[in-house]
Amino acid sequence: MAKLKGFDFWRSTLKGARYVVAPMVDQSELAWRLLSRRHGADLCYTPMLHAQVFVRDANYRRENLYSEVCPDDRPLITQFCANDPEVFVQAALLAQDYCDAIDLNLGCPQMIAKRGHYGVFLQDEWDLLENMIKLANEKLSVPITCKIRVFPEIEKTVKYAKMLEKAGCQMLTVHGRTKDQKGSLTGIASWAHIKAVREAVKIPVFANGNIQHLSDVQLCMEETGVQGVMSAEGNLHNPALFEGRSPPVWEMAEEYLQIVKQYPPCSLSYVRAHLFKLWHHTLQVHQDLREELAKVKTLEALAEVSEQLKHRCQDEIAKDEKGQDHLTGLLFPHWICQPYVRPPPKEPGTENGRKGIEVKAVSAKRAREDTDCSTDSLSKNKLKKKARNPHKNFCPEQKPKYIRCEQCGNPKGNKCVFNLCRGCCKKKAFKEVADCPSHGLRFKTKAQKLSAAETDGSHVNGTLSIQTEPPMDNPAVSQALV
Ligand SMILES: Cc1cc2nc3c(=O)[nH]c(=O)nc-3n(C[C@H](O)[C@H](O)[C@H](O)COP(=O)(O)O)c2cc1C
Repeated sequence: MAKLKGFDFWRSTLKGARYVVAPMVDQSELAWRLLSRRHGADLCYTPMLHAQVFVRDANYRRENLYSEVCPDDRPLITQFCANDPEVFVQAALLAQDYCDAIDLNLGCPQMIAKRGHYGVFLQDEWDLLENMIKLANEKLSVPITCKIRVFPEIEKTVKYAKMLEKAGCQMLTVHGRTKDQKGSLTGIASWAHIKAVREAVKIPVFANGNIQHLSDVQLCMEETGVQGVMSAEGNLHNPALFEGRSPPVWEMAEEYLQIVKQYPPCSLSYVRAHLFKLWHHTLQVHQDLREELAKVKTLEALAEVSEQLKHRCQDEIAKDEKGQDHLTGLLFPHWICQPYVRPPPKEPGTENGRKGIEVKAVSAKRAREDTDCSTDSLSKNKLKKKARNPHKNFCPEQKPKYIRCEQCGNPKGNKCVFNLCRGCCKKKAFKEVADCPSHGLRFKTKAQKLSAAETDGSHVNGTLSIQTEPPMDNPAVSQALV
């Protein structure tokens, strides 16, 4: 069957999906997707997968995609980060039979994406993006889609979207925040940018950003004219968001834990992170259980903490407490699923006449985080790591500089004869029947030994012993043996 394009793909394969769960590293795993689908989500994305690792590592493919196949988990889009057309297409070819489309992540703004040269850091490399999408559109049996962040200028964002469409992108998700709107600077997403893109392209568009309640979905679709909306943080705090419900947290937690048990394996760290998000507001009141939730090491123990939280909430309800006493700004009692609204950086000039100081301080801290190594600029997580391991060095400049493998860019082996990492070296040494002592690879030596043994055998027996099975399935090795 011919590959469906644009609106035909959206209408037919995606069944006109309007409510979309975002790709989320460590959080949009199979169990969470199934929970979200049961509560109104029409379409889900896998977490972002690393194209190069996906091509190289069969375990990574199995753990992150192949073992999560489930008929109830469709339609599904697999997302990759990549910066090389060939690698991207190789990864996509290995994934396309397990999903309905392949998405290219052009929105990740994190330091890891900057270092790995992917996500939003490809936003200015239009020739490269054009090549990646063109090739994918040509070679894949499923459509290629993109998830982008906006530029500060609407006009440039529209040009960007049109470039991607022309290259063969069949559907766009527009996250209405710029590259710099992250962490405490996240702020509000611009629906004006999204609307302008929607009006300029002829492919379906999903809006992303500011979706916390079902009413936001309706408002966003009316204001921007998009085909659907995508939610990440709103969905993590209330997986029933698309049903327009705000259920008690324990209902969602129990259902999620039951799905986790039903569809093993699911990493304990994902489950823990989900429970932290679901119980976010309650954990501010019952802080002793926050520590417990962080500490326990089995699924049963996590479920037990969740159960204790439920009982504490039910005790409060029985005593007719309102559940908001300790917390400000909550719409409902803390045991009801509801959004977490990140406190915005203080507006310039609003407090003590310190015009712009707070915003500048946050920006300066972020800038320092990119370059500086002083502990006062470390994030909370890094400070915790530092407490556990005082000698850990977080400064990219002071970290030992690894020389990169000439083929894949991973750190190369210290004394590798080919200047490659172990994986690439092994392939090369195998192919060329060579040795690399630093990686402990001795294909040449082994081949020579076997060859010598053959020759000895012929002297001893007077006939050449027949090597029925070469030690490796490698023509070069077999050749070296005869
Ligand atoms: C825990 C988490 C993990 C995320 N991982 C990804 C990812 O793998 N790929 C991606 O494109 N965006 C990722 N994002 C960004 C979201 O998909 C989304 O674009 C962003 O959170 C804005 O949507 P929201 O306002 O609904 O949260 C992640 C966000 C969160 C909160």
